[in-house]
Parts: sequence; structure tokens; C-alpha cells
Amino acid sequence: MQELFNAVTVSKARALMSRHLSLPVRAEKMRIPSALGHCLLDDVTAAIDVPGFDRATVDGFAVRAGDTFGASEGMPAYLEVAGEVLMGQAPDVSLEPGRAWRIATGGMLPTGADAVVMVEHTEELDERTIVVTRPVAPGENVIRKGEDIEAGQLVLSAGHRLRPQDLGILAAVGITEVEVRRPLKVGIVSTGDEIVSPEQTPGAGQVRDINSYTLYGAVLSNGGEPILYGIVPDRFDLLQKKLAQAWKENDMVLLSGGSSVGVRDVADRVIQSLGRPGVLFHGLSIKPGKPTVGAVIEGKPVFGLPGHPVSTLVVFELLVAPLVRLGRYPEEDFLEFPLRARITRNIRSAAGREDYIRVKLVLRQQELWAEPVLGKSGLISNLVKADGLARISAEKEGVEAGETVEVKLL
Ligand SMILES: Nc1nc2c(c(=O)[nH]1)N[C@H]1C(S)=C(S)[C@@H](COP(=O)(O)OP(=O)(O)OC[C@H]3O[C@@H](n4cnc5c(N)ncnc54)[C@H](O)[C@@H]3O)O[C@H]1N2
Ligand code: MOO
Repeated sequence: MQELFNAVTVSKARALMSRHLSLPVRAEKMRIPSALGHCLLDDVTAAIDVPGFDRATVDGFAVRAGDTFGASEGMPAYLEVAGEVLMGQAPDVSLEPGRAWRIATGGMLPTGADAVVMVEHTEELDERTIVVTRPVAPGENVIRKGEDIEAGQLVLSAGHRLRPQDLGILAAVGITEVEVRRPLKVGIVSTGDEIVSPEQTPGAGQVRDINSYTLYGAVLSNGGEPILYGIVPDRFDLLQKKLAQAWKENDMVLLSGGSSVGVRDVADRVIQSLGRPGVLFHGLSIKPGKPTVGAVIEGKPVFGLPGHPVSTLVVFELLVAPLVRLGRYPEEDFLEFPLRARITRNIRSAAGREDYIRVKLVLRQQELWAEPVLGKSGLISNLVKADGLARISAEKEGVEAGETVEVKLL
């Protein structure tokens, strides 16, 4: 059979693209709540200890641990209640031996105290005396000064994408504004004489534009700024004009449809006409997603993604998402398919081609199983049913039921 594409592997495609890519790094100052999902440009170092003092992790009594050693129900330790720690204030006197201070969770330990006895392990004999029925070790029920974060410590590294807990640590060290990488602008174009916008009622032979919207969502959820350029008929001149505009106005361009080898598939030639070095590969040795065009035009990536909705999104995950997220492809050892699940049925694949199977994840007897969602790559419902993508490597001719596969959540 005639081979229509000169297909390359995903890693070869990445290497070809990387050689010519030059995505800009633009800085933007952002207040911490809105910086969520953005990438830090600089390392963040703590200027202070967090917490700035030893604090209780339980409600009870601040004590010298030594005063409780050997305490038991039968032989409790007797301690004099000398004061009460007020929240948000430093105790004004230190704790003398044989004494205890009432303290609430989060309160500051008086100097001299090195542990907290839980209120459940005490009994109040009278206003001023407690008995302690269990010993505490030094440091027990206490978060020590600097235990969370030490002054001078690196708390977040440059390039890190901010998650909810990262906003929390920035707040903890008093950094309310950070420099982040401004989202890359990604132009999205759909092509096809049969494609109409979702507002329109499709006539015979027409279908609504799906890919513009899945790609929009995919760019946004990877931290990019998507811009829709609408639907262009399969005509070289019209497509060239639209792509040239999208290329000029963005850092990256995604075209979906027209990437195969049919008479109306003009993606390859149009992209090639935009500038240098141009198309770097046409064809990926994967399924679905084979008819993919990858190009770089003066440092900016331009992709011709296959028109089938599943294929578009699979190729986006493999080749576009890392660029939107990081501005480059990750190192070889980066875990892109971090989950491991057992496949519920036999799946055949051809050697020499990576297969990406849509899967639903199910828990069976505490084990994670991946149930293939079967169906053609032209079916969007197929992707909606799936929780993730399972990868079958190029060396394999399939997987057998029960075999472990690598999965990435979608
Ligand atoms: N002779 C061959 N034919 C095809 C091959 C092949 O190797 N030899 N590959 C098939 C595969 S695999 C795919 S994937 C498609 C890719 O085709 P194109 O990228 O050229 O895309 P189109 O032909 O324009 O469209 C394919 C399909 O997808 C629908 N489509 C396109 N854009 C959208 C959109 N924005 N929203 C919803 N649906 C869209 C389009 O109507 C077609 O049904 O080629 C196979 N053919
Ligand atoms: O490779 Mo196609 O991209 O199966 O639908």
C-alpha cells in the first residue's frame, strides 16, 4: 500500500520543533489570587520563619515536658495553672517549672514551655491545679518556629506553575505580588467547507464546529490565552490570509482540519507558504492523530491538527499542551502519563505506532482499571465518556486484558 505520510514519532516531532522554536517570555506582575495557574519567572525565597514562634497544635496546657515524665492514670503529675495564653498575643512571662499555661490550638507557647498536653489527658482539681495523666515528649503537640518554612529557604522555583497551595505559601511569607510569565496567545482556526458555527442549524452535509471550542478550552486550561479566528473554507487563498493574520497576532497557531491528503486538504501547503523554516513534519506515527502537520514559522509554532475531534485533542495533548504550559517540551524523564491502571480488555495495535486509547477509570477491589471507550476518532461523545488517555507504546502489538497501561487524565 502506498504510504501517504512520512510519519515521525512524537519524540522526533518534538525534537524537530524544538530546534526552531523561540517562544517569548513576557513578564507580568500579578497579585497572588489571580496568579493561580501562571508560571513564576523567578525563584521565591522566604524572608522570615513560618511560624514565627512555637505554637500549639491542640487545645490544652503548655508545659515543660520534663514535668510530665512518668505521669499515668495511677500516678499523675500535679501542675499549677499559672496563666492563660491569649490568641494572637505573646505570653508576657515565662513558664516556671512545675507550672502549666492554658493554651488553645494555634496559641504561642510561653518561653520555657516545650510541649502541650491535650486537655483530654488532664483533669482540673481546682481553679489553679491540674493533674496530667499521660506524659508528653519535648516538641509534642507543637509546631516549632520555622518548622513550616525557614527564613532564607527557597519556597518556589522559577518556572513553577502556581497551584492553590502555592498561593497559600506565598501568603504565608507575605509575598502578595509575583512576576509570572504572561500567557502565550494561541490563535485557533477551523477549516472545512462543511463546518458551520454552533449558532447555525447545519444543513445537509454540514456539521457544527467542535474543534474550535475543544481547542479553546484546552488552551485556556493549560494557561494560554486562546483567540478564535472562526471557520475558513478549504481554499488556499482564504486560509492563507486567515493563518497569516493569526500568525501575526499570536505566539502560536492551531489549524484544525485539512491536514490529511485529500484533494481539499491544503493545510500543509498553506502553512508552508507562511514563512521559514516552514513545515518540519507531516505525519505522526500515532493513532489517532496521524495526519498532523508541524511547522515553525520564524520561531512560532504552527500546527495543522487532524480534523476528527478526538485526533485534534490527542495531538493537542501530546504536542501543543507542553508548549502552551511551559513554552518548551519537557525533559525525557518527565512523567507525562503518571497513572498506572490495568486494562479491562484486549486491545490490538500495530507495532511501530503509538496508540492512544480513550479510557474510563474504574475501581475494582481497590485496584485501578482502565476500561477502553471504543469508537471512531470522529466521535466527540467518545471523549466525553473518557476520563483519560492510555498509551500503548510503539514496540507493542497490543495489550492483553489485565496488563498495566500508562494513563494521563483528560
Ligand atoms: N485516504 C486517507 N484518508 C484519510 C486518512 C488517511 O490516512 N488516508 N486519515 C484519516 C484520518 S486518521 C483523519 S484524522 C482525517 C484527518 O483529516 P483532515 O485533518 O484532513 O481533516 P478534514 O478532512 O478536514 O476533516 C476530517 C473530519 O473531521 C471533521 N471536522 C473537521 N474540522 C472539524 C471541526 N472544526 N469540528 C467538527 N468536525 C470537524 C470533518 O468534517 C471530517 O469529518 O482524515 C482521514 N482521512
Ligand atoms: O488518525 Mo485519525 O487522526 O484516527 O482520526
